[in-house]
Amino acid sequence: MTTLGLVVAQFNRPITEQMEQEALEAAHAAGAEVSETVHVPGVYDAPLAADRLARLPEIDAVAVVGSVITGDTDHDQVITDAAAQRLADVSLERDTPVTLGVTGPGMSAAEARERVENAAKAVDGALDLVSELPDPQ
Ligand SMILES: Nc1c(NC[C@H](O)[C@H](O)[C@H](O)CO)[nH]c(=O)[nH]c1=O
Ligand SMILES: CC(=O)[C@@H](O)COP(=O)(O)O
Repeated sequence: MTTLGLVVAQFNRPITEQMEQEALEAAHAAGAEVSETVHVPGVYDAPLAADRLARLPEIDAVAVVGSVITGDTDHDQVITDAAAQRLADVSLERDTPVTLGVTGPGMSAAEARERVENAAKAVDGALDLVSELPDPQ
């Protein structure tokens, strides 16, 4: 059975709790197990949590879910750019799939609610990578 770690951002919690549920349901539907869930304050804080999970020997892949809704400034862009870059770094540095189920930037709350399924896509992507990636030599 594939074992996943899940990182869930608490910012915009009414939306991310739906995303957490979508992620757990997708894992269950695929016959995978989420052995550890780490809740972080916001998306910006996700890379360290993803790194800690990726270091656990039982974790095959990590899915990260969160929602960054536009405020009055470009701060949403700063958060998502930093998080996406550092999550990609974690994946390569730990040789472990880390998938991006983060919605935004440039997104309203209504658009965020329409995109909660992206959490399930992140889980499905993580499982696809676990089965498709060749073993390292
Ligand atoms: N505005 C959003 C945030 N902001 C918080 C940051 O992600 C971070 O928790 C804080 O700067 C402390 O390091 N986070 C989201 O997930 N979504 C937002 O819309
Ligand atoms: C990205 C956000 O939702 C928020 O933390 C920043 O809002 P603002 O751009 O109004 O400072």
